Amino acid sequence: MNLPANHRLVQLTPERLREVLDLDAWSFPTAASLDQLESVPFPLTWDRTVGIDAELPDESVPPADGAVPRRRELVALHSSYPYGQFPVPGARLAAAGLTWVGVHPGHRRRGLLRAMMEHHFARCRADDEAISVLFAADPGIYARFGYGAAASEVHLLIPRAAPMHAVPDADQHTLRVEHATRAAHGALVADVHRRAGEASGRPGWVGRETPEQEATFWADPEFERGGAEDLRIVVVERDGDPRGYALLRREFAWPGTGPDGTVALREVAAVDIAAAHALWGSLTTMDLMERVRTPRLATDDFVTRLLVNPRKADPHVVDNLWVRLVDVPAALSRRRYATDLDIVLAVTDHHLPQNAGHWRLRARAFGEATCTRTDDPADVGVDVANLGAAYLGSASLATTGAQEHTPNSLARTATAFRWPVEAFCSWLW
Ligand SMILES: CC(=O)SCCNC(=O)CCNC(=O)[C@H](O)C(C)(C)COP(=O)(O)OP(=O)(O)OC[C@H]1O[C@@H](n2cnc3c(N)ncnc32)[C@H](O)[C@@H]1OP(=O)(O)O
Repeated sequence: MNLPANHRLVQLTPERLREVLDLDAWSFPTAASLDQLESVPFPLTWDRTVGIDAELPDESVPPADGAVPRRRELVALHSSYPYGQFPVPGARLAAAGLTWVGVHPGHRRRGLLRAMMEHHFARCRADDEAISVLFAADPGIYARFGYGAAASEVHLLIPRAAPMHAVPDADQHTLRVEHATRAAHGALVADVHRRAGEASGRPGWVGRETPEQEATFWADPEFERGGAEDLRIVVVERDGDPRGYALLRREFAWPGTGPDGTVALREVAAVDIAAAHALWGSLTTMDLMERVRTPRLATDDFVTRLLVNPRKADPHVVDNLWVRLVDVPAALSRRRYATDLDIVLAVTDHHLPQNAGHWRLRARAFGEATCTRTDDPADVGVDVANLGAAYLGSASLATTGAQEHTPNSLARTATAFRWPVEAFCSWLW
């Protein structure tokens, strides 16, 4: 691992919390004070949180015996969440959710991120986490490390009372509108979120899996509300069974011409389209509110099917999850495929040579798959970043830059990799 002189990787511990928060605030600027940041739950898993310490000259202390005093400074940081059951097409596997990647602005472009990525991949392989997944702060960063943009999200601004297609049984639901608290709604939200993911079979739909994530998700500190009200929840139930929820704040405005409020949603989940219809019907007709601003949504979210005129909701689409295959044969054999497949892939990987070479991927449609090294000639040539992009079944391998060596092999492979439901993660970790 190439680190500049006087730099070393260190395992971070809770005693260094303030340094970690300070560095994170250098990486991701915030108006919050260190005391405020320290007052809310800390989301990371400490034994997966690694930094880089630099030993620097300490000008605040006079030199003794001619030697320049040194001080230690945390200059880079990353962590990952342990997703033991990360949903991929037709299966679940252990994945690392890379997060809190930051390098102090005074230490950028010296290879610190590169060194941390090497460390991260080595840890994933040691822990049998076959894929690494992340949200990219900047889409320009991660392709060079073998990640591919594997999912998309859509953001909508839905006008008040936007017409929706009728859905049978939507009127069988009742509504609750309450202050949202972890004590009252934590279990309900976790349960409906899980059921929504299972019902759709949506790759990427992972919940808050650690106690630290759960505590952070529900913290709702005043300094992070941007002047808006505290968190509220709408729950839709059928025969007493909660089947959908929306976490939200109402942003009130009265510019002189009358009420002009916005319902700002934080997260929405529904187990079926009837519950979704009841939920969105309520969200788009709240008193004094003129529009609903959605959070990230799957591009095939129920609401995109319900709206009679989705164009009026001003959709814009950006990248959601990025995926990196850290262990190619493990990752490819643990997911399912939409068609039978028997193909030889020639994989290039500039960071993890163990992944490079020819792999024979055999799969039964929606059944078992195997991936074994072979000397057979390749049907399709792919970089590991192409595989990452196609891995969750949303981006087509045919449009990610893969090369076809035998007739129709790319179309067959790309078809097998696709999945009926778009991959998506509902929350930024
Ligand atoms: C999963 C997450 O947590 S995403 C969060 C990422 N963090 C941030 O955006 C916070 C603000 N930025 C930073 O902290 C840093 O600038 C980082 C982490 C993005 C980069 O750290 P550095 O130590 O400067 O990167 P490093 O010197 O190792 O550069 C590695 C390569 O990435 C490139 N790179 C680094 N940052 C960027 C960027 N924002 N956009 C495009 N390329 C980048 C470098 O040019 C270099 O390319 P090369 O190998 O072709 O020469």
